[in-house]
Amino acid sequence: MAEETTREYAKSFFLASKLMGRGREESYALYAWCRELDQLVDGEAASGLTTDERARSLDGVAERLRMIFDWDSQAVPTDATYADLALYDATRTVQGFEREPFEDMIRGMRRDLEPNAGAFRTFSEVESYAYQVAGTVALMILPILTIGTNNANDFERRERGVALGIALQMTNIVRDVGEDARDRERVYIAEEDLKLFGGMTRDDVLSMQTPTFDYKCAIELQIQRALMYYAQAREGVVLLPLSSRLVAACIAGLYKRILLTVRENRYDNLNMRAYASKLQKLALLPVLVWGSIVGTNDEDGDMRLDFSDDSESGQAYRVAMCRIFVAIASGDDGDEEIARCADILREIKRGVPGKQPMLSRSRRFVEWYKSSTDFGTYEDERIKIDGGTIFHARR
Ligand SMILES: CC(C)=CCC/C(C)=C/CC/C(C)=C/CC/C(C)=C/COP(=O)(O)OP(=O)(O)O
Repeated sequence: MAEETTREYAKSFFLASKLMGRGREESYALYAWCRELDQLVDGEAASGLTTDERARSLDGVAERLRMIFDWDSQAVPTDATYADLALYDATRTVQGFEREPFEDMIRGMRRDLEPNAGAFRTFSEVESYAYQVAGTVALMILPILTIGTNNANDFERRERGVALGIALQMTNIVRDVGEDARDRERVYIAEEDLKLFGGMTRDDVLSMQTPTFDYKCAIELQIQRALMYYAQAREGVVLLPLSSRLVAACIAGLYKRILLTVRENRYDNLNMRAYASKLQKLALLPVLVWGSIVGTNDEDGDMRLDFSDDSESGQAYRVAMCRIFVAIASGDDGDEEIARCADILREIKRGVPGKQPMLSRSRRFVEWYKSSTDFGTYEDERIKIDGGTIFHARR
């Protein structure tokens, strides 16, 4: 039953779970539990229920969760669902499950029921929500992925696992902006991030029909944020036993492909839903297999922005870079925009972060940003814009 739920609702995860050796049953149990929770808040089962009733369903799940962790099999509660029972079995066959991530996920679902759900002032609020609804899954599943290993590197593995969960959630957010706005009046992009681009607001996003230039830039910033988490997660793959690396690499690789497709769709996530085609998945596989062995799944050497500098100039650099990316991508008025942003970069003495992994493989990305227009040239020690192509200047 738990297996059927996974197959029906989560194609990418089902595919990845097929690669698991030991612990597959238990991972279906986790999925079924998470799915049931999601359904209680958002699914058909919840349609027609008031917010209070949904909150009460969550109370029930929380109560049963306490029992799952404290149960002895003599006293199985009568209202236990099949997902509860599957989770109960899993906690008895695999060592190391903790209750916190499950409780944190319930907290995330509660947040989704609040009147201001889908209104995030700062990115750090989005990040903590993404931890609650997705980062927690990594902590739930790590005991399965590390069956039979010792606990060395556990702290780092957990951090990196959570980063993958957040990257996946950010990908969902970026992919689903249109759907979330239309169907649920929600915008999971932080107000502070929107404001950076022409003073955009949540209401602007809610009423937008086709992406404006500023909107595309805000989406590029979200893509960049997601890429940062993917990069953090990538370093964690080698901390997993060999038998589990491919699962993590596949989930990351497939989702990252979806993220990059939003860019290839010229940031139109309002009218199009980005997905990875069968062919793309097939093409990814050898890269992911190789990556999972040597510890990288970076299929295209992304050009990534530096988020480490929180100062105003750090922010100005990110804004200018997003504007340059999008200006080159969309062509119109690219010249002026790039010249203006290049001036800003020159003033704050910033460029694309110096050391990029596998720069030579960023061709595809760069090619796509190429445009027929002549953008003139701009050069500093790190970035060179020449005829619409962004190069990393060689030192
Ligand atoms: C890298 C290391 C050290 C460990 C890996 C640990 C893992 C596997 C983490 C991934 C955790 C995970 C699978 C999180 C799921 C998060 C998420 C956004 C799920 C989306 O679920 P749905 O909303 O059903 O997806 P779709 O809408 O795409 O079907």
